[in-house]
Amino acid sequence: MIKVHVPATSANLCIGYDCLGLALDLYNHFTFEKSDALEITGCDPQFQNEDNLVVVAFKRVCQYLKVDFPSFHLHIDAQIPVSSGLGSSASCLVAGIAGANAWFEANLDLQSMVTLATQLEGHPDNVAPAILGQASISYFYKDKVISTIVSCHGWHGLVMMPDYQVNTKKARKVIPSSIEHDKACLQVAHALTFMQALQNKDEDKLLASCMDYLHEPYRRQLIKEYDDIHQYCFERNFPMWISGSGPTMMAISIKEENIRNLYLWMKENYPNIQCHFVTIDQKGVSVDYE
Ligand SMILES: Nc1ncnc2c1ncn2[C@@H]1O[C@H](COP(=O)(O)OP(=O)(O)O)[C@@H](O)[C@H]1O
Ligand SMILES: N[C@@H](CCOP(=O)(O)O)C(=O)O
Repeated sequence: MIKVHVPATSANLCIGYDCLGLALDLYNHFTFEKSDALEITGCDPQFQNEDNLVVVAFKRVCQYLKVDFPSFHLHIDAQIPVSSGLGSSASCLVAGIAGANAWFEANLDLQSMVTLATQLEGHPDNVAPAILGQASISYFYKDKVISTIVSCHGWHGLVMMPDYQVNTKKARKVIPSSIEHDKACLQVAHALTFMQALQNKDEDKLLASCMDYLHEPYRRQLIKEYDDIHQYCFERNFPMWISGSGPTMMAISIKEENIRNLYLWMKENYPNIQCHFVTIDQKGVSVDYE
C-alpha cells in the first residue's frame, strides 16, 4: 500500500497572486492499494468517480510515462476543507502525481512534479509549496515551472475558516484583467520585501509589505468578515491575508501571544468561524509504504 501525505497551503500570500505560497502543517492523507477495479472511498460521493482530481493527476502521470492506467483502491482521509482556500484541489493533484510516481517507481524529480501539477491546476502557487514545503516563488518559463524555495520557520499562524465555500473558478472571475503601472511597481516591491521578511522573521517589514493590488481589493467583498478581522490584526501590527481564493483568512506573527489573542477574539466575535492554529510545514509531500 502506498500512502501519500500532502500539506495544506496558503496560496498568494496576499501580494503574490498566482506565484507565492506557503505550506501548512494541516494534511490530507491518501492511500493507493491494488484492486480489480477503480474504487474511491473517504470523500463525498460526488467525487467518487473518474473525475476525482487524484485520479485525473494519476492518469496524467501515466500519459507522461507512457504506461497503462492501473486499477486501485484510493482512500482519502482529509483534514483540508474543500473549496476553502487552503489548497484542497492542489492536495488532490499532488497526491495523484506523487502516488503514480511511487506506484511506477518513476523517480520524477520534484520540479517535474510541480510542472505536471501546475499544468492541471493552471497556476503554481498552491501546488509548489504542497510539493516542496516551506514557502515558494513559482512561475512558468517556457513549458516548465521554475520554483525557488524560501526557507522560513518560527512563525505562529491561525487559519480562520468561515462556514461557507468560495469556488476558486468563481473567485478568479472577480479580478480585473489589468492594474495601473504605479500599483504594479508597488506590488513588485511588496512581494520582494514580503518574502525576505518571511525568511528573516521581520514582522515589521512583513506588515509593511502586506498590501495587495491584484486580488484582495476585489475578493474581500466575497468575505463579509474580512474588513473587521483585517483591522484587528493591522491595529496590533501583525499581518493577515485571504488564503488562496478564500474565504479562509490567515494571520501570522512571530509572537505566539498575538495569535492566541486573535484566537480568543475570534471565539468571542465570530463563533461560527472555525479557527485552527498552524505552523509552516517544512518538507512538503511525503510518501510511505505499508
Ligand atoms: N477531500 C477531497 N476529496 C475529493 N476531491 C476533493 C477533495 N478536496 C478537494 N477536492 C477537489 O477539489 C475541488 C475544490 O477545488 P477549489 O474550489 O479550487 O478549492 P480549494 O480552494 O480548496 O483548492 C473539489 O471540487 C474537488 O474536485
Ligand atoms: N492563485 C490562486 C490560488 C488558489 O488557491 P486555493 O487554495 O484557493 O486553491 C487564486 O487565487 O485563484
